[in-house]
Amino acid sequence: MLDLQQIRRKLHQIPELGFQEKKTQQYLLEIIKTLETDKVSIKLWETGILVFVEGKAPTKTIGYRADMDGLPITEQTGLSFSSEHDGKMHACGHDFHMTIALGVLEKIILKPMNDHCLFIFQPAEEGPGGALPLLQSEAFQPWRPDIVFALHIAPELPVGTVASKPGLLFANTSELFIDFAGKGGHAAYPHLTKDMTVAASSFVVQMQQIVSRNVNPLEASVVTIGKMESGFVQNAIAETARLEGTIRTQHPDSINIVKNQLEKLMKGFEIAYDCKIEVDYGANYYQVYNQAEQVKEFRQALAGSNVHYQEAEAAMTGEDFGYMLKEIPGFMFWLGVDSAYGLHHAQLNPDEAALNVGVEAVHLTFSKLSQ
Ligand SMILES: CC(=O)N[C@@H](CCC[C@H](N)C(=O)O)C(=O)O
Repeated sequence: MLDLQQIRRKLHQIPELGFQEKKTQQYLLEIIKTLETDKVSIKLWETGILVFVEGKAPTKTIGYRADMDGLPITEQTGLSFSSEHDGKMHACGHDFHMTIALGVLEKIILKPMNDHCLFIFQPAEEGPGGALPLLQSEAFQPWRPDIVFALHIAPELPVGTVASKPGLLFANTSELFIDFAGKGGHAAYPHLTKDMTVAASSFVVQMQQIVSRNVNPLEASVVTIGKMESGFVQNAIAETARLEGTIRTQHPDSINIVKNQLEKLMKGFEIAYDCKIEVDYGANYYQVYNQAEQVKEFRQALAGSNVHYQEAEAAMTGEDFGYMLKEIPGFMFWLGVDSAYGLHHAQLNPDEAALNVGVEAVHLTFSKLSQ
């Protein structure tokens, strides 16, 4: 049997950013090869892996997706198996997601389901997005599943609990990169410069009114700036500034409302601060919308097991798995991992007891869907 704790710890030590998951791919592949039988086929796609397990009496293919990338965050957990890659961390639980997928893969290879099962180890969920190009890839087409599902760790839920809901689970998202260019100069001569630190700071404050004054308050939306950069030295006025953030909306149309208003604000700021402002929307993800039928089957699959189901609320997190659910019926669920620190925090520390719960929940779901 695979040692899931050891696998998770190894994966945790080697986080890589989107489409750079070479070591991760290699490590996963080594493990998958130890499980391989004549019923198993493996394909590489970019830095991802597809593993197809033939069913005994197939009528369809059931897909399960695990994302692979880490985040550009410096780990501060102090764990003995902390990240070995400076400035990178599995701070969104993808080490858990991959490990659980391997645990279920092992079970299904040992005792195949009636239906075909496809395991999708997908790169670049945090950005720039691996799900959409994978869906469109040649590699995917022959094994395209009829149903697809996935999980995401939930730090705020106790171990032993999962949560989901029919309909909207995660938001529509767009990354946001805004560059300001003005005229720098000596700190003592502000009247001879166009200060981009002041322009960008003021922009951050102003843009917080976009949602509250333009989007229907019943359709939740969020604009967050997570990173701000400007200037080089304490006694010079900054010639450039950069804001990096994200837009999240529960309604697919609201994202364009926010973008339009943002661009109007940019034009006003260009005049007011005598500068140039450019925006790049980076990666955009479609909402995660769960099919009621599959959520019902998930609940039925867990009935009588040790895994407790609870109804989730929609969240403003994003997931490129939304693109898979746009084309293929299925659902996503939260897996409780009980961490005092949340997703994208440098001290996120999920409880490893949740690994077996995840394996149980996913395996029971495969069994139910494959009846
Ligand atoms: C589950 C989760 O945390 N997903 C990420 C997805 C990021 C999408 C993109 N980089 C963006 O920031 O818009 C999230 O931050 O929600």
